[in-house]
Amino acid sequence: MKGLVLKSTGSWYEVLGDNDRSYTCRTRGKLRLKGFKTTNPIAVGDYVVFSLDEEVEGQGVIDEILPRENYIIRKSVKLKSQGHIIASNIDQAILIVTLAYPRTSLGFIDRFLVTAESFRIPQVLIFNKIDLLDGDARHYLAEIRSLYENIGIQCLEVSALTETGIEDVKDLLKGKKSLISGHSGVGKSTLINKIAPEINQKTGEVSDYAEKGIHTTTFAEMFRIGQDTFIIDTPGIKELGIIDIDKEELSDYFPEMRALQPECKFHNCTHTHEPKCAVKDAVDEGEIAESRYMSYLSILEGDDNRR
Ligand SMILES: Nc1nc2c(ncn2[C@@H]2O[C@H](COP(=O)(O)OP(=O)(O)OP(=O)(O)O)[C@@H](O)[C@H]2O)c(=O)[nH]1
Ligand SMILES: [Zn+2]
Repeated sequence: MKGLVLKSTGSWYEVLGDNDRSYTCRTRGKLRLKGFKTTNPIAVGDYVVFSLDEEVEGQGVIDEILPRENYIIRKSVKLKSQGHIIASNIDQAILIVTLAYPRTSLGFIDRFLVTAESFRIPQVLIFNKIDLLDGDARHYLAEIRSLYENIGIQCLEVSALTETGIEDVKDLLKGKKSLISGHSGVGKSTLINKIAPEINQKTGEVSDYAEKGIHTTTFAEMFRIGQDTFIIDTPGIKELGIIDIDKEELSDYFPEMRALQPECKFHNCTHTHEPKCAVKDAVDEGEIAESRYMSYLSILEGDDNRR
């Protein structure tokens, strides 16, 4: 039977079968996708083929992993060629952002976008807590929103508290596998609770566990919140802000810079000190946002700015 891996503990997996039933599955011996060296052979979001256990109802054995459309991997610090796959086959990476209470920095937003872009996952920004914004703050939000819309990022404005825009979020999620991320305090739990109250319990358990300081391995979990609709909320996903991208490649993941790259004099231009750089010219002319260029430089310099 074909199925979707919803949960991984490292030793067993929860697999949602084609028949809409959930199975507890193990693997048979070594299971590996060609060309992959990971600490976890099977990840949340993987489509697998599994056989049912003839003796025990509700159990099965995974025989095969189907090729992944994309995946988020955290590379091992020691062994660059190895890594831990956080999730696979993601349709969109959503970052919940607040411009106040607390303020999410543009640098953090850009790191998130670049990381998702490097994994070939489309990105969406959800601006939460808009009920708290006064005139000036709303003006600032409009400015930031258009900055990101101009580079092709979908943006939504919501208030999880007053439920403004909640229907738009439901529409956004429908029929997709979405990864939802955000700093502590931006209202991620509140928002998820409004959309899918049934999973709130589990979300709470994860943070309690983490708070007690118990070593938590970062195994993601995918929650089904409707027909073909899933969200992933993982204790390790905050680290999606940390990227491991070669310096020469970095501007490929800034869509507005990628578009100008062919116009730079040097094909391997880093857009820093080189003459006749189309990217620097665009920044000077205001066609590329200053904040985006600053984020680019800061990532290039290797600042581990997670906030
Ligand atoms: N005014 C206002 N407050 C909100 C909104 N959404 C969430 N909050 C409040 O913001 C605080 C943080 O919300 P949480 O949902 O706990 O935030 P979180 O992102 O899940 O944070 P962690 O649980 O630390 O990961 C709570 O006091 C919420 O009531 C909103 O749209 N407007
Ligand atoms: Zn250049």
